[in-house]
Amino acid sequence: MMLIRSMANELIPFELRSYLSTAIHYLFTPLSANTTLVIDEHCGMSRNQVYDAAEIYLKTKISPSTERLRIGKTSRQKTFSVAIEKGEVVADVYENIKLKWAYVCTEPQKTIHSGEKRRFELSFNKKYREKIMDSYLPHVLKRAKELKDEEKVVKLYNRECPFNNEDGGDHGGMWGSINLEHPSTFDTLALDPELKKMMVDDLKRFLGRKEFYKKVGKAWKRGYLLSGPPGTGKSSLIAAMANYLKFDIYDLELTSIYSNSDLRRVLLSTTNRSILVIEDIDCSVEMRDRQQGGDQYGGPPSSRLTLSGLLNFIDGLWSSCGDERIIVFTTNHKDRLDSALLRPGRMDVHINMSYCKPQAFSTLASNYLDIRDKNHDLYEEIEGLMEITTVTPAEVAEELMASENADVALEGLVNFLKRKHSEANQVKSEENDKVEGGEAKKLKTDDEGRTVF
Ligand SMILES: Nc1ncnc2c1ncn2[C@@H]1O[C@H](COP(=O)(O)OP(=O)(O)OP(=O)(O)O)[C@@H](O)[C@H]1O
Ligand SMILES: [Mg+2]
Repeated sequence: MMLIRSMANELIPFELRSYLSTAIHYLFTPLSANTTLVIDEHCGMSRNQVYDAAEIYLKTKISPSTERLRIGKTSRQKTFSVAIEKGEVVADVYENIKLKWAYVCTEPQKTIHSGEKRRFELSFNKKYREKIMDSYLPHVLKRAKELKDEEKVVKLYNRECPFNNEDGGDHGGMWGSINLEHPSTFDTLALDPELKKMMVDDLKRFLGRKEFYKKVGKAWKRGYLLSGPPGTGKSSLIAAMANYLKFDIYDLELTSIYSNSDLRRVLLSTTNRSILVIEDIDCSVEMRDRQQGGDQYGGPPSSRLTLSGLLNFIDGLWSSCGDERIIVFTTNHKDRLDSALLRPGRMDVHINMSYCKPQAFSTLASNYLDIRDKNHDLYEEIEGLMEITTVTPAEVAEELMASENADVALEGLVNFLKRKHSEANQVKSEENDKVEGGEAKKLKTDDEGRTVF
């Protein structure tokens, strides 16, 4: 026997022997009905998106029978994060197809300087291979993205925040960040319901139009101009937009930008899916005028910043490297703005934030005092007073916060509105007196109390 084997070894070359033994093994092993997809953590040097998505997706598939789980929590997280442990198997069902996910880790080999190798193995009946590749895996990627968005902590980036970002990215060393803790949402925002709906629809449409922007060759961005007196909710609306979209906010102080190259650097260090906010642009215009007066940052005219120049610049930059960008300008004085900025097509949406009217009040009453359906004796009187008084939502909110007792708070609000109304009337009559005693004798007030010429 030994002799035959050694003769065979001598007569049959090694390659052929190896081939024969594999073929014999294949022939005598029963064929598996399953296909297994191996999903490694990395594709070459980059991370494997399918692996990352599977890791998130499988958290929702953990069942009571899963034996070992990994638990963690960082200081930023509000809840525990739970993930499956190596060696565990998790079942899933997709359109009646049974699937099995296994999380496999292999220890690093001592001779090779590499870390633990991790992968998922997805097994299912062979006949569903096409369906799994064409529709189940895209479904896993999509669900994972949704779950990630839900968990995402919205950040506020400001160039004055410390640069030690918690997410580890330094964003070009330009922006520091804190978590956006602003609780404002479209539900809590006191705004005309139609305007609110228009805003939400507009944002939804914007998000869904990737292909459209590509087709027409425009940067995937949208510009909003919010105007209104202080305390009418411009900043609250921006926070509501960020919370709704789960987009980070970059708060840009134009006064801290001294040249186009500075601006380019700052803008290039912002990320996609974000809102760039430039508040109080009427004040920024003053800054520009000061520069033209020749202060230390004036420089040659070509390097000076103008608002429309800034917009052109952003358009150019974002058409080449920006996606899902929103830019918001705010102003207390729309009448003072550069006309180039107000031209149709410059900013996509103009929103005038107005004083608090009865419909907006109902949101505040529900938020602050849990009063719904006008369910309070003083409600009608307040609505009447609001129609004839200019009061901001911020002022109303402050009155409503004065007491947890709805009777006390609303009583306070009624007194406040009456006071405001009579003060306004007094100012108006003083103005009239002044004018009548002076040169402009034609000044009158109309039926609604407005001053007319
Ligand atoms: N429309 C609103 N709905 C709900 N709350 C509001 C609204 N407007 C103002 N508030 C309340 O008033 C506070 C101040 O409002 P906000 O900072 O949004 O005003 P603003 O228009 O940005 O003012 P400014 O022009 O001074 O920046 C908010 O924190 C919020 O509590
Ligand atoms: Mg503001």
